[in-house]
Amino acid sequence: MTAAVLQTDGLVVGYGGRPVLDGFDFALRPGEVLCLIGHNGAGKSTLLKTLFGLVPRQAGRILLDGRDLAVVQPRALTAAGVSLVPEGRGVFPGLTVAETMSMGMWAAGIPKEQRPQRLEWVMSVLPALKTFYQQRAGTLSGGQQQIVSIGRALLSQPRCLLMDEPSIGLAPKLFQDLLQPIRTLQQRTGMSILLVEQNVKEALKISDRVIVMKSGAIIREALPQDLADNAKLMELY
Ligand SMILES: Nc1ncnc2c1ncn2[C@@H]1O[C@H](COP(=O)(O)OP(=O)(O)OP(=O)(O)O)[C@@H](O)[C@H]1O
Repeated sequence: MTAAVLQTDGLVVGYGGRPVLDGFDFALRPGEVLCLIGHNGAGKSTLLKTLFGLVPRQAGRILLDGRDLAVVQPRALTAAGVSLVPEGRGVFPGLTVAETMSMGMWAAGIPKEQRPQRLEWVMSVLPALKTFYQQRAGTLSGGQQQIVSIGRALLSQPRCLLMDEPSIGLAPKLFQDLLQPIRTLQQRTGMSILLVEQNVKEALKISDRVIVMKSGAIIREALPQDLADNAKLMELY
C-alpha cells in the first residue's frame, strides 16, 4: 500500500501541561481531500499547526511519506511540499497583494529566476488575484483576502495543502468560488488536502473523506455521501 502523505502515530500535543491531542492517530492519503470537522476546541487547529511545526509536540510521531520526521518545522515542511493556509487568513493589511506575494516567494525560498513564472502559475489557478493585485490587503473583502492567503500558500507548488477554516466569514456561494479552483487543481495534480471546516455542508461537496473530532479524538470516519442528510450530521453535534 502507498504510504500516507502525512500521518501521526500516538501524537500528544497540549498547552501548559494540559493535552489537547493525547495519542492521536490519523493519516492523509495521497491525492485525497480529507475534511476534518468537529466541535469548537476539539483540537483541529492544534493538529494542523502541529503538523506544520508551529506548535511543538510532546510525544508521538509525525510521518511524511512514511518517513518519521525527527524535526518538524515550517521551512523543512515547505521544502518537502507541504503548505499551510492559516486560520484568520494571516495577511498583512498594510502590504499590497504584490508585496505579499514577493514576501511569500522569499519565505518559500523560490529562486529569483523562477519567481515570475511561479507567480504566473498561481494566477492561472486563481485568476481573481489579478484584479486586486496592487491593492493593500487591508482594503480587500474577506473573500479576496482568503484568495491572497491561498495564493500565498500555493507559491511553493505544494503537493499537500493544510487549510484551516478558509470559509470563515464567507457566504456559501463565495466558499465554492474560492475552493472550486483548488479542487480542480487538486484533481489535476493529485495534491492532497487536509481541510478543517465549520461550514460542513459546503466542505463536503469538495471532499473525498471526512473525519469527525471531539475533545481531541476521532469519533467517526465517513464518506461525504454518508453524512449528506442533515439529520446524520446533527447526530454528531
Ligand atoms: N495557544 C494556546 N494556548 C493555550 N490553549 C490553547 C491555545 N490554542 C488552543 N488552545 C486550546 O486548545 C484546545 C483546542 O483548540 P483548537 O483551536 O485546536 O480547537 P479547534 O478544534 O480548532 O477549535 P476552533 O474551531 O474553535 O478553532 C481549546 O481548548 C483551546 O482553548
